[in-house]
Amino acid sequence: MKKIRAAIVGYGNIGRYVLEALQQAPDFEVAGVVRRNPSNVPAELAGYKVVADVMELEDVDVAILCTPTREVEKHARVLLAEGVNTVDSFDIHGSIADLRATLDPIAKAHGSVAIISAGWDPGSDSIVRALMQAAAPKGVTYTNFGPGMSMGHTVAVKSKPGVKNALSMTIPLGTGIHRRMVYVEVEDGYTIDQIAKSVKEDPYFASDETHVFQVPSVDEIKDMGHGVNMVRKGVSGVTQNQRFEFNMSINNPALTAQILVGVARATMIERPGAYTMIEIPVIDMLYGDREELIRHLV
Ligand SMILES: NC(=O)C1=CN([C@@H]2O[C@H](COP(=O)(O)OP(=O)(O)OC[C@H]3O[C@@H](n4cnc5c(N)ncnc54)[C@H](OP(=O)(O)O)[C@@H]3O)[C@@H](O)[C@H]2O)C=CC1
Ligand SMILES: N[C@@H](CCCC(=O)C(=O)O)C(=O)O
Repeated sequence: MKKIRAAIVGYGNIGRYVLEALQQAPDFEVAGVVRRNPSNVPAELAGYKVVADVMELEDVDVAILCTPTREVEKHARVLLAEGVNTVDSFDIHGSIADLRATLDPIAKAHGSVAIISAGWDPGSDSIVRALMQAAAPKGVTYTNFGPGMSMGHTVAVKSKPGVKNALSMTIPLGTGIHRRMVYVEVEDGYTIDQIAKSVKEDPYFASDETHVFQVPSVDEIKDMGHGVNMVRKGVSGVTQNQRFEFNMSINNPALTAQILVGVARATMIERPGAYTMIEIPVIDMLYGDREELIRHLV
């Protein structure tokens, strides 16, 4: 069996867990890791190529983009145009349809596949929301996160001037409403008030209640656990009061990484174009014989 050759682009939290998930996947091999500073090679990367550009790696089938969400489009555009499939966990919900529309013609023109917004939310939760809606087309779904660490919000805070390190905790207030508790190690020369202002203006935070605190050490309080409770109450046909619930409690980067590897596998099957996870057959994300999977899972 020819293995799928995957490159990891960006070696932060998600990138580290993608490496572990790839090492566990029988049908993948790691083509290499792409870093801004390729001389930064931690011990676990010693046996792998670490480069500054994916094109320095051989025969890459799929690039798993583990960069900040706001860097995803830049990388995906270039790679798809080179004929390399991409997957990402882009999580700015209001911009997902636009990103798909931007990448789709590039992928189609170059025979490549992009699966975008593919972690757990957006991602696997999106599939659960779609399934709940299929089961009760009329109704309301509430997605309640946490409490837990949002990687996307944390990355957004870390990008602000004056932030040495950060943690953004998501606190569920019920009915899909959240409070953001943001903890910041402040660089010399900056004040927490300046940073709090720029955080609260960022679209990641602008519509939620947000509190920003200065702390001496983020590492002392950081826990990458997270979770979700999704509930839908709706109508199947004309029958009311159909209730569905989905819960999980997770290590955020480990789950995100595992799902990215699953969709990386699916890129090898889909036709050229850009897709979100709800457009991909779930079975395409799984390793194994298709008939066997159907026998066991259906
Ligand atoms: N859809 C979902 O369910 C989820 C989505 N996510 C998304 O994953 C993204 C990454 O999260 P996480 O791994 O915690 O982030 P990290 O900050 O830990 O890692 C990002 C890595 O990207 C590389 N990078 C490239 N360009 C930049 C840049 N301009 N600034 C900083 N780093 C850069 C760096 O790697 P190097 O030094 O090797 O170049 C960095 O370590 C988040 O932005 C979030 O939106 C996360 C969790 C769930
Ligand atoms: N995209 C999230 C995963 C879903 C949780 C979430 O959106 C939040 O905590 O606000 C993340 O980056 O961790």
